[in-house]
Amino acid sequence: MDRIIEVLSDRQAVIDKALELILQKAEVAIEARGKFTIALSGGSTPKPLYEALATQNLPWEQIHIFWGDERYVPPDHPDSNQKMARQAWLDRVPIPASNIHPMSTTLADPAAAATAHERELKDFFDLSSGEIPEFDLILLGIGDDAHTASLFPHTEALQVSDRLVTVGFKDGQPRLTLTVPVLNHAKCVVFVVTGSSKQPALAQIFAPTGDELTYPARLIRPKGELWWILDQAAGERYVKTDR
Ligand SMILES: O=C1O[C@H](COP(=O)(O)O)[C@@H](O)[C@H](O)[C@H]1O
Repeated sequence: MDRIIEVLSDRQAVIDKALELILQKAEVAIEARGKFTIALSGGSTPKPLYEALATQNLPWEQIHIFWGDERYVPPDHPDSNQKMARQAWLDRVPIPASNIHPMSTTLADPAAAATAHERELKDFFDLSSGEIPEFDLILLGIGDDAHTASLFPHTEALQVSDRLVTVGFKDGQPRLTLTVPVLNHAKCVVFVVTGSSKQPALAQIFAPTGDELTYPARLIRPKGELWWILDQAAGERYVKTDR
């Protein structure tokens, strides 16, 4: 794993860098395999990045969109990660509907929804039993509590290693999330982190030793590239590029 930490002047510079990485990885994947697979993060941080992606002229029919996690709310709910990405990006470009692979939240039982999405991943990536999908790029964020995707501190989801998708809980509310083995099997993971409220979490995540159950983003050690793109407010302590 190559870990690259970039601390950039402000939020716009972070968005520009993340956009550059996505475009570069998409070009390489499409050239090599005819398609680019990306899993998106939710929350507020990536919205301007998705708005920037909406202005790009890309081979949309070769791009497949998944999510790293989803809040268990209807797809038109203000908290839906899918809804945010559709409004900011996907509804504004001519991407085929069949290339968008949201985590469904319409079943009464979140565990059944996790199983259904796992089936979709296995079919799409043509996986045999025990195989793990290899996303070209997984975009992640962190919360102030060092959670990533919907892997929250001291929850069972952190230790799930025999599933691709599981149910995570925030304050007792269910969410769907890719599991740690899937996140760590990506060709490239890009964390986008802005704002001073994330400083304490970053200090724990980057500490040489620490507790992964308390600071879940420490679990993310992909076999491929690992990028941390931080603005100055979040990452002023980490001004050097670290390989
Ligand atoms: O709840 C979530 O939080 C994290 C971070 O969100 P942000 O609002 O601080 O950017 C996000 O990465 C995750 O996908 C989301 O579901």
